[in-house]
Amino acid sequence: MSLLPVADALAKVVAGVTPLSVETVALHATRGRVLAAAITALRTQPGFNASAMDGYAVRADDARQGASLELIGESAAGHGYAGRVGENQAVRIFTGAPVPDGADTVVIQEQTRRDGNRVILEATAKPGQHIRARGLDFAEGREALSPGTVIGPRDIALAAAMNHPGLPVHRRPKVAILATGDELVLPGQAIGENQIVASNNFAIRALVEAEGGEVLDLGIASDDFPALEAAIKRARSEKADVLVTIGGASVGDHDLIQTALTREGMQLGFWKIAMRPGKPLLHGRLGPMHILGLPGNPVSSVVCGVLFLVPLLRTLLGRSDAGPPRRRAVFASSWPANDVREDYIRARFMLDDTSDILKVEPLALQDSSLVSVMQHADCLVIRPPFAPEAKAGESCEIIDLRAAGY
Ligand SMILES: Nc1nc2c(c(=O)[nH]1)N[C@H]1C(S)=C(S)[C@@H](COP(=O)(O)OP(=O)(O)OC[C@H]3O[C@@H](n4cnc5c(N)ncnc54)[C@H](O)[C@@H]3O)O[C@H]1N2
Ligand code: MOO
Repeated sequence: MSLLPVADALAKVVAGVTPLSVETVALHATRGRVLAAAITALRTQPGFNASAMDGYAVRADDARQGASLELIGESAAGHGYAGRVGENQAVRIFTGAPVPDGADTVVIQEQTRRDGNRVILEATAKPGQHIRARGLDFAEGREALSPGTVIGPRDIALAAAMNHPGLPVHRRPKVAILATGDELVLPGQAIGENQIVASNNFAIRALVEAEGGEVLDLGIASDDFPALEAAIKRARSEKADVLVTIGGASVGDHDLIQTALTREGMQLGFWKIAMRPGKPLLHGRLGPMHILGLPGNPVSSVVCGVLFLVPLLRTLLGRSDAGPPRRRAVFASSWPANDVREDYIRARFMLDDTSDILKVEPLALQDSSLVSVMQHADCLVIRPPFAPEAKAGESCEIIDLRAAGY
């Protein structure tokens, strides 16, 4: 069977996937959620000409060094001065307070002297100084945040200032995660001689949560049909949007995942791709549920999670950026020619001392079982199929795992 190219596999995973339904969430709880509609200003800010300083509101014509002005009142934040500033008059004013009618300039208090109810100016002011004009920040109706934005602290501040008590966001995808294998035990549990501690399911859970998904942990199923089928049924009955299985995807006698999923009604999208690590990746649909069958090897599992699960989740969430950031770098040393499978090489990177160029140094051990190497890597270097030997200094494309927060 020929292997599906990575780009074609990715296109199939997100083909026809539309963002999940929209719900309104209280503003304080929107961090990390994905905006489902454009947000516009419901008011103008500031809504009045406001003082930027503590001092005196005066007419520009009177704002000369040595002028002695009559103090006629006060304007504080939240409590304006109702009257009008006339010739040779001043109003005491504070930061954030409305500039009273008639005044068009604020003199800071450090440049004044008080003498009873008179204010003597010690410097000549520039007309209009220290006043924030109405609408300086934004005007009512201005479009501020676009759909697809992952909401952060500064977006929340802007939405609050624009008078939105809540925001429309896409529902979080529910992701069922099923680890499979008789050899697996959870960390801290009694472990037999031929067993290993399950780690992939923790990585995938963390990845889903980092991407804003909600996890349904189906635990570890043994390598037999009743256990696998019970877990698949549970994912369906709990209405998971995505079912991620881990392990059992290859061709061994105990790799039962594909058969179990097919028996439950899965329509196979694809199985086996031209990628290293990650060859036995499986994709399908079971009714409305998206299915990704990740290979069991720890590095394969995480790399396929980053390459396929993240874009699927981001599409369901309505994000405008489908994948983790990619960037250019150069090889620090040479690297052998590639074969038919697109390679995702675990590598460290460093900034060149003399330029801003990122240099990558592939890690010596690239076996897909190595959890410690995966953790130590800063990035994945993408090696296209049949890429010729790379020389030191040659350009390459990387996925920056550190920048992605993975
Ligand atoms: N004859 C062939 N053998 C294999 C092929 C092949 O094409 N022909 N492909 C290899 C590749 S590539 C991969 S990747 C693995 C993946 O196989 P499975 O998806 O069936 O994974 P398992 O056999 O279940 O497990 C592989 C390995 O990973 C460990 N594992 C599984 N789950 C976890 C977990 N949750 N946490 C940590 N480690 C886990 C498992 O114990 C095995 O050591 O197949 C190759 N074989
Ligand atoms: O391609 Mo497998 O995913 O070598 O480990």
